[in-house]
Amino acid sequence: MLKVEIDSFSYSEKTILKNIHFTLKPGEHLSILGESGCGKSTLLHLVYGLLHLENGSIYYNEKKLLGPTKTLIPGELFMKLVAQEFNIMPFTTVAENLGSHLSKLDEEKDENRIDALLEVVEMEAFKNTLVKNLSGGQKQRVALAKALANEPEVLLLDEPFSNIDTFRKNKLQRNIFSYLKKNNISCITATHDSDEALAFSDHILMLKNGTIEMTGTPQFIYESVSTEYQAGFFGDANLLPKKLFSANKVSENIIVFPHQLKVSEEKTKLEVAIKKSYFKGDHFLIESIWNEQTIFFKHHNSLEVNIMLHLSYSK
Ligand SMILES: Nc1ncnc2c1ncn2[C@@H]1O[C@H](COP(=O)(O)OP(=O)(O)OP(=O)(O)O)[C@@H](O)[C@H]1O
Repeated sequence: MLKVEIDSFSYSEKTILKNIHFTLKPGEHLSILGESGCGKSTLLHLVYGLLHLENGSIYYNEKKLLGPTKTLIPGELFMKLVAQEFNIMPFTTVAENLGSHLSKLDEEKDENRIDALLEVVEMEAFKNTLVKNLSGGQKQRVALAKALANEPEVLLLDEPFSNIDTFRKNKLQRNIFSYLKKNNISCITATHDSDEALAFSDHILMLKNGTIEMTGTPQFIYESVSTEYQAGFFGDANLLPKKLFSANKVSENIIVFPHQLKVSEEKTKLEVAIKKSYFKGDHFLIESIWNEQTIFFKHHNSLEVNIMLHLSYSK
């Protein structure tokens, strides 16, 4: 089990991370969800042992990790980090890159392993291509396969699918994350992609300015969203006064997702003017105005501009 206890971390004067404490069991997948610059990469670099953690400790199976000041080569052997700058060799082929991490004792076994890894990242056709001739997304896939080559116990992924097109992303995510589960490899992913975090992780840790904003299962996180920052990860959420939907005269606001608002035949307190309809494939996202505030809701067809409609809310 990995135990992370970061009390604080600063690059110079500025504190980047504060009170980040969590554990990760074998085979578990944790997503670190946060906006750009909130400290996700720094967190992964501390866990991997590239940065020295003065205030706090990191343990693996009860053993304290020493960090870069006490080890000759930074980075722990049982872990692999796939960073945003990929650690792959440009002037060698894809197969040679993967092979560089294998034992080289049994040629046939290594060859089979390379083929299996290329299948996971769908790069079979590029086995003998020089890495320098690959696209950014293809290089990212080779970096992922290379990290898996020598069977790490913990995998740290920094925005692992950032260069990969939507066309390929979903299948690749399914392949990678089911491979990790099958092989009981723990994983921490730094991402700002809430779809990925919701679909594939066991736990989400949401960061804001280097501190824990929320933590829990994907379902808990989604259902507990209560501020604009938290909602910002999950599409076009609306921040609305709670009293619009309840008899009580409470003053707080609630976050309402577009799918939670429906056109109502009956009068409600939320009467909106329609501004625009965006085609989203299986539905339309409707932009409307209430009280000078933009409100988004889902609807099965497009709506005429400037008509007035009442909306009801259901959780
Ligand atoms: N080597 C460094 N020296 C000083 N400050 C740094 C260094 N590396 C990062 N920072 C700062 O630390 C903060 C956190 O950076 P970090 O890269 O961890 O964020 P991130 O959440 O991973 O961002 P992104 O999603 O854009 O990759 C930022 O304000 C960044 O400017």
